[in-house]
Amino acid sequence: MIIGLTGGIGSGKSAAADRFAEAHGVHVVDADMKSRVVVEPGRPALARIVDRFGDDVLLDNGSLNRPALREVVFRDPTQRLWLEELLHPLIREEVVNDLASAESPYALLVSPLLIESGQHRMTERVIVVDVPESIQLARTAARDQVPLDQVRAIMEAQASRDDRLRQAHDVLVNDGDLAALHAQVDALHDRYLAMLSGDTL
Ligand SMILES: CC(C)(COP(=O)(O)OP(=O)(O)OC[C@H]1O[C@@H](n2cnc3c(N)ncnc32)[C@H](O)[C@@H]1O)[C@@H](O)C(=O)NCCC(=O)NCCS
Ligand SMILES: Nc1ncnc2c1ncn2[C@@H]1O[C@H](COP(=O)(O)OP(=O)(O)OP(=O)(O)O)[C@@H](O)[C@H]1O
Repeated sequence: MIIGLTGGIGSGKSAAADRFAEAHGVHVVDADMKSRVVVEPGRPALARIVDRFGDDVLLDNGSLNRPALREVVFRDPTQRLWLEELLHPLIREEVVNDLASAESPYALLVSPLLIESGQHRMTERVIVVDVPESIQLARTAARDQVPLDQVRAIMEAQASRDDRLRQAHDVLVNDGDLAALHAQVDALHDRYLAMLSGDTL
């Protein structure tokens, strides 16, 4: 069974996924991490990005300058769509290969764009990590040291809170402390194991 886990920027997807992995041994595949692999130096996608945006999106060591590209693509939706068209099929391939190696009773596909990019069709259930937008903004700005306007622009490029919740089979409400999030993850994990063993929920 593959379970999708999504939520807006800074909602707590990684915090929830870490709990599934560390406390319960669940195999986690993270689309954001795959998005780094597909643009590593030497990969054709990095050359395509440099052709389009110039050397300004490269660091001195030849790797992608991610903050510079982030600044460009979240200012201009045309550039973002170009980047997504280039990277999403490559990310998907990495995700599929990694999921195929999962050995835990179920695997988790963590993706900020699970619904927007159609990746949820690979999954049997969808978990949404839900927080009010004010918390998303505050936690992301504190974590990434980026201007609130840029976080807002990223949020606008993502599904709305309501659209996401409409796709949810399960919701993790992450407006409290980490212990509260962990308790919800632990309860969901128990439910999934019960589902897999054929018990009714
Ligand atoms: C623009 C890039 C280089 C910025 O890199 P950076 O290291 O600063 O951010 P990172 O990749 O860790 O993403 C941080 C968060 O931004 C949001 N985000 C990233 N890409 C997108 C996007 N295309 N649309 C909406 N939100 C996005 C997500 O919430 C993500 O968790 C990078 O995000 C990227 O390559 N994006 C395009 C690929 C993509 O769509 N990835 C996300 C889903 S797989
Ligand atoms: N319940 C919580 N209490 C306090 N801080 C939290 C909580 N949950 C997450 N955080 C913090 O908020 C920030 C965002 O969380 P996290 O990185 O897990 O979000 P994310 O959804 O994976 O973000 P992104 O979409 O950007 O990858 C992190 O600094 C994390 O440590």
